[in-house]
Amino acid sequence: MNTPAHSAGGISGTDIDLVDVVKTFPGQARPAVDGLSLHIPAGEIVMFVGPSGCGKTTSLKMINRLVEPTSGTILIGGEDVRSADVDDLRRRIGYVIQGGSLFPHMTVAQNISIVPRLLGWDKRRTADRVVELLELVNLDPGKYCDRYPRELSGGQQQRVGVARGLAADPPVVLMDEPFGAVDPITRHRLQDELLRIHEELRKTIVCVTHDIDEAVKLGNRILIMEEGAHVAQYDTPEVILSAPANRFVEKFVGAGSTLKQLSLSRVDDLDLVDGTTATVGSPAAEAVSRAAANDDDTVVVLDQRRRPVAWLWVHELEGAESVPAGEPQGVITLDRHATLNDALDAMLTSAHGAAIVTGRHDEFLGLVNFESVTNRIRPTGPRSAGPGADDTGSRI
Ligand SMILES: Nc1ncnc2c1ncn2[C@@H]1O[C@H](COP(=O)(O)OP(=O)(O)OP(=O)(O)O)[C@@H](O)[C@H]1O
Repeated sequence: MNTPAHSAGGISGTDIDLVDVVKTFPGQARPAVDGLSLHIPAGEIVMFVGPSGCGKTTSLKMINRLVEPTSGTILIGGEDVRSADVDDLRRRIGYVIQGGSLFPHMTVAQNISIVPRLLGWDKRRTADRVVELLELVNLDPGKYCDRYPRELSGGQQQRVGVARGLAADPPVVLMDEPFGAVDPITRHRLQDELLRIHEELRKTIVCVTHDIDEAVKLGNRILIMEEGAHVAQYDTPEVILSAPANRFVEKFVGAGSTLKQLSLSRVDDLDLVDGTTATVGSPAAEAVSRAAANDDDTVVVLDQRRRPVAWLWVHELEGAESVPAGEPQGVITLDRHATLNDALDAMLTSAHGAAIVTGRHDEFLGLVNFESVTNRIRPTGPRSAGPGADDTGSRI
């Protein structure tokens, strides 16, 4: 449980250690951070949560020296951050903040290239990196490279912010409320994408959030802070939800902690329902008869690359010649990294009482329905001890 939670690829992140770190701002009677000691293992996502003003952002900003500690030591990969040149240090640490904080007068490509340019990369290498990163964050490079931030949605701006934070392939990425400025559906999508990116790159990510659900979903470990950045509990989401260390944590985690355990299981852990699918343009009658044979009353319409483009009732296909394409962006899908909480949300807003699950490159994987979720949360055998019983290693 204490090992990094990923099997794919090697760890590219490094350990971070804070040793008795104190920050007292000028004119403040009490330290904002009062002796924080913490080990952040390489390749993990560690979430900082706690009430407003407890010292989360100050703690984060001391790691890349945006705030200088009053005393104590911070080591990254064993190296004391004070011994590094501060500009050089910041180039080696990705930094992503709310809304992406893109420069409005620069295009997407220029925004992403800032650090590579500072590092003296040549044009070709920088341009290739921009394309690679835009693909990583699911934005079509051909479409978005030359756009300005004002021509992007909030979620797209945030994706570019993540791409920019990863540009120079830093071992450590710091994030401060990265998804705070977007609507809940986009937020879930961005969280899923971050988990996928982390699975691929295995950076060390330290992320501040106000949202305990986000912490449970993303974190390999969660640090719950009290005022002065005092550690109330630092452990895996499973332990924090099932064995809160004290009243403060209990209160912070909230009364719905049994429901929150739904955030510990992934759609990936469920047995998906196949559902009936049909490719755009194929004969409608054939799709209708396959649906009848499967006893399905809906058909998921896929494009040539097996991405869902519509979800039709069988009666909508009856009498049609060929399977129609849907409205672009018309279907709401769930990524396989989504939690059971996200799945319930999606199902409750779907007219079909189920949700479409997609994997890499948005390819169709199957459907989840209420039965698949309840089967998971009502364990039947001794091995299925319910959500939260898995170790962190199976979550991502
Ligand atoms: N530059 C500064 N000068 C003086 N005091 C500061 C400064 N930055 C932060 N503080 C104080 O330090 C304490 C911790 O602030 P910090 O921003 O780290 O908290 P936080 O937990 O991130 O809060 P929030 O969740 O509201 O963003 C607060 O009392 C804040 O007022």
